[in-house]
Amino acid sequence: MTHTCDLLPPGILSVEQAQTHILGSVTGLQASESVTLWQAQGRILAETVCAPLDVPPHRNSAMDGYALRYADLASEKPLHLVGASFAGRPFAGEVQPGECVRIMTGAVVPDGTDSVVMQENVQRDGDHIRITSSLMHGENVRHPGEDMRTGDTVLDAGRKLNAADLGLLASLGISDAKVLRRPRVAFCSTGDELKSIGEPLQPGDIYDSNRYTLYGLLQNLDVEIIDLGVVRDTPEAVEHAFQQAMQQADVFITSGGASVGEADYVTSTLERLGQVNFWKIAMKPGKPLAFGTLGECVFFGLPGNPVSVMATFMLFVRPAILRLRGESLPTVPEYTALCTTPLKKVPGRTDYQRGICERDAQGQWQVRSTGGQGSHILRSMSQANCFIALPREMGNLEAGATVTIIPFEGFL
Ligand SMILES: Nc1nc2c(c(=O)[nH]1)N[C@H]1C(S)=C(S)[C@@H](COP(=O)(O)OP(=O)(O)OC[C@H]3O[C@@H](n4cnc5c(N)ncnc54)[C@H](O)[C@@H]3O)O[C@H]1N2
Ligand code: MOO
Repeated sequence: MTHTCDLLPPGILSVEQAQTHILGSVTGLQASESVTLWQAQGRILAETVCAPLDVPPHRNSAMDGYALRYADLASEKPLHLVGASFAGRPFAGEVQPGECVRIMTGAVVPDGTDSVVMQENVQRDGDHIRITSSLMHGENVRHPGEDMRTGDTVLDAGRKLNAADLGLLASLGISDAKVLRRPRVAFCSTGDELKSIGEPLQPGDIYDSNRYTLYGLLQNLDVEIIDLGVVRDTPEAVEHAFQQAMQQADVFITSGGASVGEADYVTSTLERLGQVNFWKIAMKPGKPLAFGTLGECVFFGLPGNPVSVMATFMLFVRPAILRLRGESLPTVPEYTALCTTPLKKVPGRTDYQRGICERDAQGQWQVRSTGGQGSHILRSMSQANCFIALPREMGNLEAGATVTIIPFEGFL
């Protein structure tokens, strides 16, 4: 997503370095499962689909009108109406010279006929019709296989199924799709100050908000979500949560305790059960990040501050989950915008400040700050609709500066 790659102090990673390392460690899940079309929206196809039949399966009419033999129109004699073809109830028999058949949209075009005239362009007199405007040979006749032919490759493996695809599969008579298994993502909050909603706050306590934020972010990614709750810093609780995550999940996300160093049970459990590195990333918010593996499970230890959780999720966890899902990584749109408020910035880290952006009448992006930018000010995320991404070397900005914005579209 961003930007500069000049030298960093030893032991500090740039955002890009961290992203590259993470994506290099994650490969797509291979396991697949069969789901009905009702459950297949947004899932990733595990196999290529070929058409088992022609769509449409038969020659049919594009209009309500009359099916006729084009050659009969040369004589301009009235045509004799000999029957009807309704959708699902075809005309039985073959239409002879001088004859026509009443036909409805989608109904089989009877043998012997080759064109359909719309009923608006016909004068009917009992069981005879006369055509009142010109008609082309074959007009209003739709042919078998015009949409899809038997054997055509219609959807490639790896495709994310959308609503049109579901209808397409249904039109081929296919009831189930073989799709990649969804990643299972477990998450918990750590911290002895955290209380669950409903519990009274004692001095020094706060309510756990990160689990709700993470739950919402994960819901946007169509993964199986495993909530492991608030984990107290006791050896038993930490061990139990981590074992559960390792047994059930492809990804395990914790929040809090990422800037450790002090010996706590989370750190010692991580060291015992897996291979996890504690990084410092040159970004704000979101400097401390733990990343590694716990057995087969990819582990992210996100910083506890509520805005830091969201920024690190968007920049690091989301791309990793998309890769696990078997999706190609989307390019995250960035735009140049005029910033209408001054911005405070300390050089050294890439800032992801919270902004409110809109296009002006000329289609140019404008952005303003949400105000206080502390990583504990969750309201700044709630009010914002974009990040204002400020490169590492940048300092304070005056109003009127040109900045890069990253809209939240599709993230929150
Ligand atoms: N001496 C240093 N102190 C800190 C550094 C540093 O480099 N040196 N880094 C700061 C930065 S930056 C961040 S970010 C935080 C990250 O700390 P941790 O990941 O260890 O997180 P905690 O200390 O557990 O919590 C930080 C903050 O967030 C609140 N929190 C935690 N979990 C939740 C939750 N589930 N819901 C709501 N709020 C939560 C917690 O109460 C703290 O206020 O470290 C800085 N310190
Ligand atoms: O970088 Mo920390 O994530 O400021 O709050």
